[in-house]
Formats: sequence, structure tokens, C-alpha cells
Amino acid sequence: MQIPTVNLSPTNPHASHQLLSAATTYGFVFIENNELGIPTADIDNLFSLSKEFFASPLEVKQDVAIGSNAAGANYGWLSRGVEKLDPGPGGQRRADVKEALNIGAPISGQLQQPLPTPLRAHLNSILSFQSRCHELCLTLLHHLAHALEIPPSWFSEKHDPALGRSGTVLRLLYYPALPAEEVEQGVDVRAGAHSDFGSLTLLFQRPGQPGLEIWKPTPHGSGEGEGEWVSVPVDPKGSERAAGEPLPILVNIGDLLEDWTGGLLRSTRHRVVFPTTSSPRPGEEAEEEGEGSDRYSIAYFCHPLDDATLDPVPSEVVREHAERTGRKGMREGMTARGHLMERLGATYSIK
Ligand SMILES: O=C(O)CCC(=O)C(=O)O
Ligand SMILES: [Fe+2]
Repeated sequence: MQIPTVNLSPTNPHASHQLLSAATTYGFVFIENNELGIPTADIDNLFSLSKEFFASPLEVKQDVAIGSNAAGANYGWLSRGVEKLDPGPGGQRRADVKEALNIGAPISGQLQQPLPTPLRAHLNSILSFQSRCHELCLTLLHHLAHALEIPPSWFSEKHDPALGRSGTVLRLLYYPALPAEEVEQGVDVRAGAHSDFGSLTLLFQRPGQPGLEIWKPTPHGSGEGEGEWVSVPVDPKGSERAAGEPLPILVNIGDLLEDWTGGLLRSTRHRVVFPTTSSPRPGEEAEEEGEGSDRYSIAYFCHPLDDATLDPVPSEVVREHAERTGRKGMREGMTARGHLMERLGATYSIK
């Protein structure tokens, strides 16, 4: 199984259909990081800020600790042990082995939360990163609408950050290396199996820091099937990538877009596991500074505006799919915020 890579540049006339096909088949797709994407220097810069933040003394992190999820606040630092992404019966026994910093979308150019000390001087880089990620998500939503034969701005206009609040979050993630004897294989996971809640997620990974796995999707209409976990490479091109050529950005469909399209687009379950060995594979460089097998990643979870109503998608493709599968559409009047609140409650241990 290979997750496809799509080039969104206008020179590719098939981009929209390739994207829709990947979204309906896998729910995951790599996007070439070209002029429509995010400059590599900006990605590298945010990863170094992330590293600096997670290496900060506890007080620095506690200063911006996530408050209360009950209040709907999803912003700030999550210490290790707070989140369990797969809490249900048969799910995780122990919490995710990770830390995270959630940065909400700005409103009228202002972040709605204090930044931790090491990031404060970099507000403009963070705002610019968020805005570039959002632009890319809007481009992806345009392509999906085009392929579904509905007005191109049908999804994107419900994601216009100028029009109000949304659940959109930029998340810096840190999965610390643990001594082998502290990791119980099959029990401890870096991030438990889950699907993302929103419309689209962009994921930035680092060379040499793998660990993401997806639950192999079975073809639409074929029933549940056996299924298995398959690992997702950081770089699908591997050693064929030319020096200096940017890594692609991994995009996945979230629950909201799956539900909105009556299950046509897939929100595929995924998880992050510990590497079984921390030694580099042949041809792979050893980690710098002996940091073992730490993993850093950055996710941009894109959501519609809180008040956006998730009206039936006026697409024949969606309608036919729903008819074939008998899957019910969204409850009438359901808003993006209502959809998110239904999903958020279960995954945090703090209420
Ligand atoms: O860190 C990763 O690679 C994935 C994280 C993830 O799936 C999530 O936070 O939703
Ligand atoms: Fe995820």
C-alpha cells in the first residue's frame, strides 16, 4: 500500500481528481511542497522553536498549561499523561507518551492565548506559519469541491478565518525517547489510535523520525475486512529525493469532512508507535546530538468556523455514495462547533 503524492501546481490538470481519489481511497495523501506550500526554512524554524520549548524548564511550560477542556479551551501545553487518544474499551491502558503545545487560530491577527517565553519573540513567524497552513487548506478544499462538481468555494467559505472563531489549532508535538526497558511494546504508544476531528490535517515530520501508522483502509463497499497497521514513511521518495528538495506535506481527512460527505471522504484511523530499535537503518543518518529516538512533529488541524452549519453537500457524487451505502447525513442544523464538542470530550483526562 502506498499513499499517493499529488502535485497541486496549476501545471497538473488532474490535481483535483487525484486529490479526491486519494481522499476517498486512503484518507491520506502527500502533497508536494512547492510554491503553494510552506517554505522549508519556515518549517525548520518552527521545529527548532518547538525543540527549544519542550526542552524548557517545567515552570516555563506550566505557565501556559492547558486549562480546562470543559470550558472548551483547547489551547496551551499538555504534559505527558494528559491525553489518551484511544480511551475506549480495548483501547490504550496508558496515556500517550507525548507532550503537545496547542496554538489556536488568531482572531483579527491576535492569538487568543499567551505564548510560552521562548516563543514570544517569534510571534510573527508563528502567525505567518498559521496563515500559510490555512491558505494551503483552503486550496485543498477548493480542489475537493471542484472534483465533487460543486462551487469551488463551497467548503472554503465556511473556513474563512476573517469571519469568526473556529476549532483550528496548530499543534507542536514532542514524543520523548524512553529507555528501552521503560517501553512495554504493545502497551505503550506515542499516540493512541484515533481519527482527527476536523476537516483536514496537515502533518509535518522530520527525516529519521518515523512512527506514524495508519489502519489500512479497505475499499469502499467491501465491508470492514481484517485490516492491519501499516507504517507511513516520513518521505515516500526516500533516497530518490534530490538533496535540498523539500519533503512533501502529509494531509489527512478528518471526521468532520467524512461525516459531511456521508462517508465518501475517509477519516482514517492512525497512531504513532515507538520505534522498535533506536539504531539508524543502513543509509540513514544517526540522530544528531545523540537524542536517541525522539520524535517531533507539527500538525495543523483545520476546522470550519464554529457557527458554520454543515449543510448537505450539493454534489451528485456525494448523493450517490450516500444512497449506495445508506449512510445518514449530518443531523440537521449541526454546526462545526457542535460536531467538535461531541468528539473532544472523551480524549482528555482533565475535565
Ligand atoms: O505526530 C504525529 O505524527 C501524528 C499526530 C496525530 O496524529 C495527532 O496529533 O492527531
Ligand atoms: Fe491525528
